[in-house]
Order: sequence, then structure tokens, then C-alpha cells
Amino acid sequence: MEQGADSAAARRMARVASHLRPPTSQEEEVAILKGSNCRAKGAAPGFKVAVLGASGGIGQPLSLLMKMNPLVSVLHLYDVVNTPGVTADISHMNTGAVVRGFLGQPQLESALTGMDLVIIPAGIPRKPGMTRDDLFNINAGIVRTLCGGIAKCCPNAIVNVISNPVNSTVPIAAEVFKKAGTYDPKRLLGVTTLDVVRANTFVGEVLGLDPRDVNVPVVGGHAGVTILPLLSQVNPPCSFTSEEISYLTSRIQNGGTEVVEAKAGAGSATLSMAYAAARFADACLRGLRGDAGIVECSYIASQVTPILFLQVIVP
Ligand SMILES: NC(=O)C1=CN([C@@H]2O[C@H](COP(=O)(O)OP(=O)(O)OC[C@H]3O[C@@H](n4cnc5c(N)ncnc54)[C@H](O)[C@@H]3O)[C@@H](O)[C@H]2O)C=CC1
Ligand SMILES: O=C([O-])CC(=O)C(=O)O
Repeated sequence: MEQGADSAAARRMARVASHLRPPTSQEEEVAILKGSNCRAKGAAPGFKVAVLGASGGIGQPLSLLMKMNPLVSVLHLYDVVNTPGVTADISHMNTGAVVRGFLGQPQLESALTGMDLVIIPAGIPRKPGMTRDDLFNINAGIVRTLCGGIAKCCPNAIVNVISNPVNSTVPIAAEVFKKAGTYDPKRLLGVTTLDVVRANTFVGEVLGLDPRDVNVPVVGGHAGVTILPLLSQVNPPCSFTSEEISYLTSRIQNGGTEVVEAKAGAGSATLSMAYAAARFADACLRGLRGDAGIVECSYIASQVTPILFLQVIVP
């Protein structure tokens, strides 16, 4: 009896230890993922999600929100800095997902192996006076490297690209996947949800409605005048004066710059972006689960125009 209790206790401690220590090799990580299910007793099975750039301004609150999502069973936090601290902190939340941290390029493959959804907020943000295109040189390289890892380690994962300029980083990701032979346009999604979130908020303010009851589709791209709020398609149906249309269009198109200027050199939108990315990721996970009727706007390969990539309403 006592011996049985001892071995049960030893098994419990081994499970706890396997959650705490960093993986030592990719093989070991695969074994952990396959073997233990990485679940605390009583928790429901769910999806495996990786956040790449998890220590950043977006990455940290986004990781927190994904740890709160009941559809997530395993959460991998990857960055080139600070993931041990962020992981230790978030792992103390008493929600279902098991969290593991991965630091630097040598651990990228372990971070990605077995993932169902990979969210990429890695890259530098704007400072006042910059356009999103000014981020291209650095962020394109980061996204290319990370997508190379995805193609190798989790080619069937859904990929949510947040890094700017989204109008260019998504096509770059597509080229990496095409070259690797893993490209599936339905699985590569640029995250433009923040445009919709802002549009809902600003239209709600103008109409005097709770923003949670407002839905404004936004199409086009994710930069300046390429952001096209469909103010004629707002739900609940409504009409605007030309002055309201001009105010709303300008505020929605310049929402990113509004935050960059208010932060005065300390970066761009992080908290509202984490909220928007968590909403979009949740929609992706519900889609993976097989839920019907999920509709979100996203920047994807276009089937309807000669333009190669476009923000559209994705059923
Ligand atoms: N799609 C959208 O609507 C929005 C996109 N963004 C974009 O998101 C990106 C991140 O913004 P913030 O979180 O504010 O920046 P940040 O600088 O606070 O965080 C970026 C993180 O990426 C990490 N990183 C850099 N190189 C990496 C690599 N090779 N692998 C993994 N991680 C790496 C950094 O160490 C850092 O922790 C920027 O490009 C920004 O423009 C920001 C707001 C909205
Ligand atoms: O404006 C930026 O640089 C960040 C961004 O994409 C946004 O807030 O929409």
C-alpha cells in the first residue's frame, strides 16, 4: 500500500518536473508531447499553440490571454530574449494550458514541433515618423526564418502573422512555404483584427452603442489608405453623414499611427493588439474544432482580384 503511494507520488513529481525544465532535445520534446498529453488531471484536451516573439510588447499579454483560452492545452513561448522569466510568470496562472519556454534559435524547432496554431508577433515596432514599410528590412528576415521552422516542424499548423508590414510579411511567409512545398493558402492568415476592433469601437462611440454590439467589416490591406472599413455594411444596419464617414474612415485608417504618436517612441499598439490577436486565434481554434459560422476579416491570398493578397472576410 505504502509502496504504491510512493510510486504514485514519484510519478506526480516526475510529471511536475517535466513541465518545469526546459527541453533538452527535439526528440525529448516530441516524446513529451506524444506521451504525457501534457495535461494536469481533470483538464480537457485542447490545441497546441506557439507564440513566436512571446517576450515582446504584444507577445506577453497575448501569451497571457492564450493561457486563459480553454481551447489551449499546450502553450509554447519562443523568443530570442527573456522567455524563461515570461514562462515562469505565466505558468503560475491556474488555467488549463501547460506552458513551456524556448529561448533562441537552437530551441526554435522544439518550440514548433507538434503545434496546431503558430502566432507570430516577432519583430520591431514603429517609432513616430516611420511607416510600416520602414520595418520591412528587419521584420521580413525574422518572419522568413520563423516560417522556415514552421515548414519543417509543423507544416500543417495554422499561421497567424502579426509582424509588420503585414501587407508584405504574409506574402513572404507564402513564398517560404511554397519553396518548402507546404503552402496552403487557407492556413496562412495575416492578423488584421485590430482594424475591426478599432472600427467597432469608433463606430460604437459615434452611434452611442456598446462596441460589443457593433460589427464593422474591414477589407483591403493593413496600412493607411489600404485599410478600407465597409461603413455601408455595419451591423446593426445604420447610416452616417458624410462628415461622420470622413471622420471614421480617417480615424480607423490612422489608428496605428495614433497609438505610435501617443507612445512617443516607446513602440506601437501592444495591448489592444494582444486582445485582437487573441480574439482571432480563438476564432481559428474554434474553426479547427469544427465549429460552424465563424467569420473574421483577415489578410490572405486573394482569389477575387488580380491583387495577390488582400484583407477579406473569411468564413
Ligand atoms: N498586425 C497588426 O495589426 C499589428 C502589428 N504590430 C507589429 O507587431 C510586431 C511586434 O510588435 P511589439 O510586440 O510591439 O514589438 P516588441 O519589440 O515589443 O516585441 C517584439 C519581440 O520580438 C522578439 N524577436 C525579435 N527577433 C526575433 C526572432 N528572430 N525570433 C523570435 N522573436 C524575435 C523580440 O525579442 C521582442 O521580444 C511589430 O512588427 C509591430 O509593427 C503591432 C501592432 C499591430
Ligand atoms: O501602427 C503600427 O505600427 C502597428 C499597427 O499595425 C497597428 O497598430 O495597427
